[in-house]
Amino acid sequence: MSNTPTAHNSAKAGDFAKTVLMPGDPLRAKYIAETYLENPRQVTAVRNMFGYTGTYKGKEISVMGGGMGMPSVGIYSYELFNFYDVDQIIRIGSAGALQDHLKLMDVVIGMGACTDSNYVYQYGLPGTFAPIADYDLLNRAVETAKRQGTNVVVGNVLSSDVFYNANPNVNDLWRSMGVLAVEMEAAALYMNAAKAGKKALCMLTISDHLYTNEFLSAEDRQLGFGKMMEIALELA
Ligand SMILES: Nc1nc2c(nc(Br)n2[C@@H]2O[C@H](CO)[C@@H](O)[C@H]2O)c(=O)[nH]1
Repeated sequence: MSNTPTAHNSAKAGDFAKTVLMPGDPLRAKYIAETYLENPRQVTAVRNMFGYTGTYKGKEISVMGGGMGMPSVGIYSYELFNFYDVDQIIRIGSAGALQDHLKLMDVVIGMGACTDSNYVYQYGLPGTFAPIADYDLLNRAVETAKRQGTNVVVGNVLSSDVFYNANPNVNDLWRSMGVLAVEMEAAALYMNAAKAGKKALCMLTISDHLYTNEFLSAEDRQLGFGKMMEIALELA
């Protein structure tokens, strides 16, 4: 564990808890810290990618933005796992639904994360790597959701490098494989965790639907996010 800050994170050794919640938006990280954590303190603000540490029900927990896309989350999660001794990172994000049975505000948990990214090629594997969630975290999230009466849908998600895809059929192809939703970060987080021997989980609120073209209002995004937060905070 290095004591020197990285080019992307000015926190000192020990500033992060063993568990870090990671929304994409740093302003969401600020909101979470100020709303849910006791005694939150900012530990990094390099390039306004804010990170905070506080406690929840007496347990230490951190929250830090990861940005949009696998390159960004790839940097921040790699450093948290490998330079700051973080044991588990839980991505709390939003996604677009690919399946008709999904409704806006549903909470989806990515048991696996497919990707169209090159990120996996760095490992030089002679085949197809399966980026998967940590089972213990997944299981605890599902049990917690049951206790809280929140319906969660568990399955495959797609971490795409492209938001505006030139290929009009791409969603149909992934949908035909039963992929639940599209986002842009989980696969890199799962690969970093696998390589570092650490734990990761991706939980997503469905904020838009790629087939019904519905999307959440700002206030509904906030409401749906709260249910996911109540699950994630219990996983510290
Ligand atoms: N590629 C993609 N990303 C999505 C979508 N809906 C949402 Br919310 N996202 C997530 O939101 C950001 C893009 O708007 C990225 O960080 C994605 O993880 C979608 O329909 N497609």
